[in-house]
Order: sequence, then structure tokens, then C-alpha cells
Amino acid sequence: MVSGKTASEPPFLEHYKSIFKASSEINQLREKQQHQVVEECELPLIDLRGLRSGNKAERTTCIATIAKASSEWGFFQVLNHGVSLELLAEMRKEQKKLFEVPFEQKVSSKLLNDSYRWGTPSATSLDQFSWSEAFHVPLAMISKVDSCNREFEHLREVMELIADAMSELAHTLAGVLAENLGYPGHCFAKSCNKSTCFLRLNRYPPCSFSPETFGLQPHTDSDFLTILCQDQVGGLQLMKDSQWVAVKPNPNALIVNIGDLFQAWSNDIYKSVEHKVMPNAKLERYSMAYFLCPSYDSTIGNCTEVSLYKIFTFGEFRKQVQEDVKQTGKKVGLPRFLR
Ligand SMILES: C=C1C[C@]23C[C@@]1(O)CC[C@H]2[C@@]12CC[C@H](O)[C@@](C)(C(=O)O1)[C@H]2[C@@H]3C(=O)O
Ligand SMILES: O=C(O)CCC(=O)C(=O)O
Ligand SMILES: [Fe+2]
Repeated sequence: MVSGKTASEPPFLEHYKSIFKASSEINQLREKQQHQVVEECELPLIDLRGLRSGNKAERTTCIATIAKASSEWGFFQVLNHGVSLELLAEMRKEQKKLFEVPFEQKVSSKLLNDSYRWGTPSATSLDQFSWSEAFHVPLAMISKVDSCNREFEHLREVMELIADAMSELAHTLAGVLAENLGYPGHCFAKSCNKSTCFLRLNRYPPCSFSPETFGLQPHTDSDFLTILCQDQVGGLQLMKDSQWVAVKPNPNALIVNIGDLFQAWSNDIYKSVEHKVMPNAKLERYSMAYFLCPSYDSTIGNCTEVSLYKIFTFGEFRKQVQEDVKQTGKKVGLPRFLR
């Protein structure tokens, strides 16, 4: 049995074993990952007071730092982001209560617009499996009072406040990144709004039996930009110079990462970087991600005349990702859309 509150735990172990092909597979995985010593890094830490400064030079420096991190890391973390730390703590409290709901109820109750997911149903091998559960909630559904029953009304209210604050931060950062490429005032709000963006609540149960198991398998985000709030347990890793690098948690910062769509729009100037989560052997871990996404009929476009990518809509992108995951168990993403 997996440790922790078994009543609310998904049957991870049974599901995991069901995709065990041969013991050699786990050994290969163990072999591959045994020698990986992962270095811990401090992501570029950017104080957003510079953006709000009346001093033009300060604002220009802040924008340049954000753009540099988005090109070199694809990730950075921000202080003075404008999202209340008390509200984030309240959200964490409500998120824990939500995941403590008995597993059968999480699966059957259609909570939060029936957005509950766990493990990786499409996994056909262990390296496609994610030892985590999540609620991937469309923002539009959060404001719908009937998206969850009365006992979660406070959760819904907190999520609504969080979504508004995260939306504002995401649009500010996207605007600044577009401004840096010569598109001042480029407004993502036109195509990215409440009806197209998502809030994802993640929980990673302790995984004591296999340090090789992914909490969330390596992936890039299928959006313009993600804002991530993680707890202090750690486990997030990103690819930097072909090496996995562990991200040191910072209690006052929010993490920002560039998604596939911004990499395409910026003609590869900004990078959508592969990242994963390794679970902790003893502690459960929580995170919350805000995804800045356009509508499915939005054409992603490009900031330059000669683009590396074909013209495609977000719907075509999502459809291709889902087809590839169904066929091969893996997301391919942008390479499918190169000219
Ligand atoms: C941002 C996301 C991309 C992803 C769904 C998610 O919200 C978080 C998990 C991501 C992931 C990882 C494994 C697969 O590559 C994937 C297709 C999946 O099922 O979950 C991707 C999702 C995606 O790219 O749509
Ligand atoms: O939990 C984390 O730290 C990362 C989650 C993530 O990458 C995602 O939800 O796309
Ligand atoms: Fe992600």
C-alpha cells in the first residue's frame, strides 16, 4: 500500500505494476538514472518592482533581465509579483483539503468541472508514468458556483482570487516579453482570457519504493507562459545545457516558465524548456500552475517576417500533441510544426 491516507490515495501502485513489462525495464530505468547526480540551482531571481518603477532605466533593466532568463533558461522566478502570499497560503490549505477527499469521490463526483486526473492512463511504459494527481481546471469553470458542491465553496472563492491575480501577472510578463521583441502593447488578453486559460492543482504523493519514478514526466508546457507556485518540498527539475538541474524552492517567489507557443511566436528566441518533477520518498508535494493559453482557433503567429514554424492554431497544436501521446505515449510538440 502506498503510505499516507490510503482512502484518498489513487491506486498508483496497482496502476504502476500494471504497466511493468519486465523487471529488466525497471532495472534499465534504475541504471539510466542511478548515475545522475542532479545539481541544485537558484533560478534567475527577478524583483518585479523594477517593472513598476517610474525610473525608465530601472524598468528597461528589469525587462532585459526577464528576456535574458527567458532565452537562456526558459525559466525564472519573481519577487514582488503582486500575488498575496497569504492568499497563496490559504490556497495551499484548501488544496490539501481537496486532495484528501476519498479517491472514489475525486474520480466520480465531477468536482471542479470533472477536471480530476491521476497517474497517466496512456502510459505504456514506466518512463511515461506520472506519480501524481491533479485538477486541471478551466478558469471559466472556477467562477461557476455549481462547479463544485457547497463544501468547496471557499476553495472556489480562493481559486477565483488566485486566478485573477495570476492572470494579471501573466499578462504583464507576456506583454513585457513581447515589448522586448519590438511589440510594445502587444495584448495577449485578446486571445488569452478566462475562457481559454487554466489553473492546475498538482499533488505528488510520497513514492518510497522507487526513486526513478517520475512525479510528472518530462514535458514542455503547451501554452504561452506558465506561472508556478510550489511548496518547499522540492523536486522540480529543468533541462539546462543538456543536464537536469533541480530548482531550489524559494518561499517568496513564483516561478515563471516559457511555453511552446511563446517559443514559436518568438521564433525560438524564448525557450520552452523541458522540465519534470521527481517525487519525494517521504513527503507529499503540492504545486499550482496557471497556464496562459489562447483559444483553440487562435493562430499563434510570429514576431518575425521569416518564421521557423508553419502557421498553426492552438487547436491544431493540441490535437497533434494528443495524437502523438496516444500513438507513442510521448508529446512531440513544436518539432511537428517546423517549416
Ligand atoms: C502543462 C501541461 C502540459 C501537459 C499537461 C500539463 O498541464 C501538465 C502535464 C503535461 C503533460 C506531461 C506529459 C505529457 O507530455 C502530456 C501530453 C500530458 O499528458 O501531461 C503533457 C501535457 C501537454 O503537453 O498537454
Ligand atoms: O509541480 C511542478 O513543480 C511542475 C508542474 C508542471 O510542470 C505542470 O503542471 O505543467
Ligand atoms: Fe509543466
